[in-house]
Amino acid sequence: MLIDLQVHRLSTTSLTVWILAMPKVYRRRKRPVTLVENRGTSGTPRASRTVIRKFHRLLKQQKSARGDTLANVNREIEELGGLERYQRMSCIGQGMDRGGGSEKVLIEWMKQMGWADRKEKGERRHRLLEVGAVKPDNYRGCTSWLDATAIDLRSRHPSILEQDFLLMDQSRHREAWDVISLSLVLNFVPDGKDRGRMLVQAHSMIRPGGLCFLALPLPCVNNSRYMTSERMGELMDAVGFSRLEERWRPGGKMIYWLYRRRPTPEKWAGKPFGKKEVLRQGGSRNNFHILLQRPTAAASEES
Ligand SMILES: C[S@@+](CC[C@H](N)C(=O)[O-])C[C@H]1O[C@@H](n2cnc3c(N)ncnc32)[C@H](O)[C@@H]1O
Repeated sequence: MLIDLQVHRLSTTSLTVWILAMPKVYRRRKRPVTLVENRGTSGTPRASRTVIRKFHRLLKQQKSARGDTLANVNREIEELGGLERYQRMSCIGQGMDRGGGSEKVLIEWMKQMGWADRKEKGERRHRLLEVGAVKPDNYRGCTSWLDATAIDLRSRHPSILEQDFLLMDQSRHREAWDVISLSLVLNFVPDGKDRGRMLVQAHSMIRPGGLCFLALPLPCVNNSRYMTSERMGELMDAVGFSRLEERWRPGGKMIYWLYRRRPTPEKWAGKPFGKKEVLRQGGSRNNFHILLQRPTAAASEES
């Protein structure tokens, strides 16, 4: 099995700090999620968006908070219902807001590329790593040509492995995956450098010619001070990915991309993506950004 089973090692991420502060929530027995969530009165898409936004704001505050402020932020997260409630709200958003999950878009693109024809040709199935899986069965209709592994920081189902993507063993997973999906995960991660690290790590774990699927809330790109679709393309290019597809619609909520991994990153060192750069002026912008750190000489040689 490709996944590290020493899952959930201690992480330096802020989320782990919070998890350690909330042992009861984390140790609760896992119950398989049913496909139809019990939405109750607060389970409307609008209510789910409010919880999700508040959760993201708290995660961001948690990153820099210390002492009493940190305790207050942790308490607020706990009162909000923690990661468990966030994931429940995400499921509602996935079902109601978007007419289904992002996996539909990825499946459609993979089929267009002929990936579903493998069975007839007798080749092995494509290996997909789905990072940030709140449902266990997103790819159940594709098992004849797709071997999907689902991971999340907090597993909601026995078939979702509890694993921090950023802590996966890079030497074991180097070029091990045909496709990695990061759907609504980059925007969950509160730190721009960690977002960049996720992309660099995905690059090293995807085989040459393999695919990286990204999905973000549209405002991360069309209303951010620091991010545009063009900038996302430049960043991905610097990491070593070429854009194959982009999908969004005016007034829509999501943007989706499909990238192909090139054999080696090109001209990384010259790109100035280590600092935030204002790309849009105006007071009502959000601050979504991604920062790339120049890899060490050793890491460059490896990739
Ligand atoms: C908004 S949900 C996304 C759910 C689903 N992928 C979708 O598109 O609707 C974000 C999920 O990403 C998970 N996540 C965030 N950072 C992660 C990491 N470093 N490793 C694994 N999962 C992570 C969170 O725990 C959360 O369940």
